[in-house]
Amino acid sequence: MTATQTEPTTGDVVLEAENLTKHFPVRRGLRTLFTRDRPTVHAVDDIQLTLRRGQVTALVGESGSGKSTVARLLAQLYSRTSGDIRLHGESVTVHGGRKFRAYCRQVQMIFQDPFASLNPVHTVRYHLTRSLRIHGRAGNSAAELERNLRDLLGRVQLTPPERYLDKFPHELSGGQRQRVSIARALGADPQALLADEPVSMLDVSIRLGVLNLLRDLKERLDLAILYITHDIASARYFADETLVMYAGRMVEGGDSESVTQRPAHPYTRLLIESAPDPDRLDRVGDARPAPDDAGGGEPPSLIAPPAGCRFNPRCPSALPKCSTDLPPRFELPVVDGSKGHWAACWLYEEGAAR
Ligand SMILES: Nc1ncnc2c1ncn2[C@@H]1O[C@H](COP(=O)(O)OP(=O)(O)OP(=O)(O)O)[C@@H](O)[C@H]1O
Repeated sequence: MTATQTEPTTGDVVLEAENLTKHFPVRRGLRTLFTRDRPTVHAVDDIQLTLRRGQVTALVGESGSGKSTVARLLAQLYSRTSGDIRLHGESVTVHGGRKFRAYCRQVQMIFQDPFASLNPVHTVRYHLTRSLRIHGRAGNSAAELERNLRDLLGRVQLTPPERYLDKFPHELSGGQRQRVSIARALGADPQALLADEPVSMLDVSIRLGVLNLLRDLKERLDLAILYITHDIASARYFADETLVMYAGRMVEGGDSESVTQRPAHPYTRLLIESAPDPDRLDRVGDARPAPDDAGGGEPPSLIAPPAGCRFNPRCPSALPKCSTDLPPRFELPVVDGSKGHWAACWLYEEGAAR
């Protein structure tokens, strides 16, 4: 940050995506070998997203809907096909090197599997020291480094720090490993955290503790958090805003209470019907059969996605135009103080019979 900039405050926009699109080329099969068209997986299309300080935004959808691709695009781990990513209002495109490190200092990612993301031959001290050094926060002396390491472990509630500093990943529980991964991300002193299913590989009993930790960090450090999950019940509990993705597109968004309690899009309704009871917080993040296993049909091929609304072949309320015209976002009326609730569904076009 330069001296002329003011200190950011809660609600300030950190990271934005506009019309973010990612198509992965696929290898040609025999049938397409001699044609001009190169088949592509339409993994993510036209995503709009805003992450603000002190706010959790949940990105919810079933497996293969494009959630991880969005996170990887925002983390600059994938190049985008089109669209824009802005950090503090400035467009960013980085391809490794110093610019990438500068970006990572502000935008850090936490992965689903803490065991795979920590090197088994190195201790907690090594992982955290490396993060502090890479991001220029190790201090000027051994004593300062030690203080910073203890401070990081304290932030993720691994106390007393001396109990954990010299442990190897296999000597820790899954929850402790994920806390170390979070501490490593905090070593950069980021403003945004991209958490890709951060609790889905943990035991049900410790998921809530890790989500509470993330919520506490959001409040204490004023972090902007993107929380990726297939579990919409945990989004109600944990996120301020919830966005729902289906087959690479966003279909609904708004404040979490409205999206989870008054879902408007037929896909969100299906997702909620197959989700655990949101009032049973001890089961937060629990895996239930995905909607496609729950008798709701199959998600479409992303190589040749359906025209119009991508959910139309499975939709119980589909109108004729749903299979031809892509629905725009329709703002929904304010109910019980709902904020920014919208659905990309023709049912909400003025005059449509619902
Ligand atoms: N590197 C790649 N090359 C080709 N296709 C890819 C690649 N990465 C992802 N995809 C495809 O893009 C689509 C979206 O994948 P993505 O992993 O983003 O979904 P997801 O919602 O995060 O799923 P999950 O919850 O299972 O991780 C899928 O159809 C996937 O097969």
